[in-house]
Amino acid sequence: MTRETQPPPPAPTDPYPESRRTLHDFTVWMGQAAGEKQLFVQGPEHPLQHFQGDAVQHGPLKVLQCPLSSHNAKVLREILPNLKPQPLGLATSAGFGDRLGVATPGHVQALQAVGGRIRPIFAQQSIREMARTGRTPQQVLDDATWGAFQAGWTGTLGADADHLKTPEDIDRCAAAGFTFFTLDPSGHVDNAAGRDSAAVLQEKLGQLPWAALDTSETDLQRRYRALRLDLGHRTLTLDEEAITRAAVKYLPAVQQIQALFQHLQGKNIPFELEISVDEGDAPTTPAEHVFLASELKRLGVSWVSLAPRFIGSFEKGVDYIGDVDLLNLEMQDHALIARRLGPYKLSLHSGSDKFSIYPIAMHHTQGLVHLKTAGTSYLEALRVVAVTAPDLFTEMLEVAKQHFEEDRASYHISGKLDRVPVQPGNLPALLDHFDTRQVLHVTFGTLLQQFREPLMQLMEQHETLHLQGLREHFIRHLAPFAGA
Ligand SMILES: O=C(O)[C@@H](O)[C@H](O)[C@H](O)C(=O)CO
Repeated sequence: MTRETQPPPPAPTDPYPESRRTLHDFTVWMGQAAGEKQLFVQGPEHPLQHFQGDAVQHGPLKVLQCPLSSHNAKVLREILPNLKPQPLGLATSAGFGDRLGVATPGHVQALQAVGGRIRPIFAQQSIREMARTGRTPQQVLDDATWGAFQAGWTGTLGADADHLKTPEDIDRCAAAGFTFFTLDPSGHVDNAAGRDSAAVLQEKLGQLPWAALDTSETDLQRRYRALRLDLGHRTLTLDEEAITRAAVKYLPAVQQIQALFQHLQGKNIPFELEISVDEGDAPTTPAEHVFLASELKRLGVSWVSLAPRFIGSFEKGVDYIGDVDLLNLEMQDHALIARRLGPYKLSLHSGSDKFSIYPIAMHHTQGLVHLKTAGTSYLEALRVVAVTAPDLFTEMLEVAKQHFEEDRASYHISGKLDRVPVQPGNLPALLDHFDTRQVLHVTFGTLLQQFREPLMQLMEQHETLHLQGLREHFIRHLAPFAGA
């Protein structure tokens, strides 16, 4: 292999010039060959021997042409360390869930457009999404690696294994290289605690795992009756009943989080934690937030972000639903609590499309915030289908409508089938219609089972249109947080 002193000139066919990286004496870039994206490596033997590919003539140069395989993604992360997920700490951050595995370049372009110090998590999928899309944690992480590389991302990045509920979930995602773990104890949160009678509360108190939690009802009352937390506009206190209800609602979840946290610690890998209680039936009051965070701290758990269930509705793919003034007051309390008891970030789950409340979130958190999105990127892909393949889109929407009531089961949404326009004249406009967005958003698993191939072909054929739509959509999402 001749050693070139200059990196190879971009070949006229190179469709992804942003991907070109020259290190020491070799160059890597993403190109096309035989109608497929390929990794090209040019330089002395040493990096080549690690990649798996074929030596080909690329203009005047002999280069290695490599498939975008999991092995080659792993080698690429070794030679371009910024592509290797790492804990992001308390930096303002955003999660870009990508259910199709082809949206990351658009996310990168939006980040580059808004500038600022937002740290990205391109690889983000819940176990629920992975099950429904049929993707493994490794595929999610590798797709994000290739997408970030293609678009020329040179900053750091994280990888969020989202809504984990079991040690097995953790093991699968840790093995793939995830570094941000969102623990979801919702199966252990007693949502009825807020309305239980005194008698039922007393019975439930007796069933709590006091020994495992190294405390007692007396200890709790003593500990939290004395608590006074200055929230600026008010001092937060908890009375006996509030403490009892918080204990019944969250202590089993605290025990579950502690167990999962200790399981993670045992893996001796770099990681950071998010605590997610956003999918409970009832909002997390500021007092409950204080109780939950204080108990987790007492038990040695540490985290960088916490997702309470805010008042009102953070529904999938649509703007905030509720009294923004009330949310403003609660967001102020939650943000102050996170600063006083942490600091840690507030995490906005189902955070996409909540344009009406982003200023509030940024104002009160002052950048101690994580914006978590996912399905909204999938909807931008469906917008491309509506524009370029209307018959396919119409067919997909019909199937989505048939499966909506079943697929909506694990999501908190209010979309109604009977409000989806029956004879829409303008198909792309449906992607801005509340109920249609939600019908399409939560039926992704069903639609991918039936339409994955034509959908992915369209994404490939109309990549520029797709990425342009994502860039514009995410500039709207990121701009309010870029000033951190
Ligand atoms: O649909 C999912 O399972 C995820 O997108 C999950 O809801 C995620 O935590 C989220 O809030 C994305 O906005």
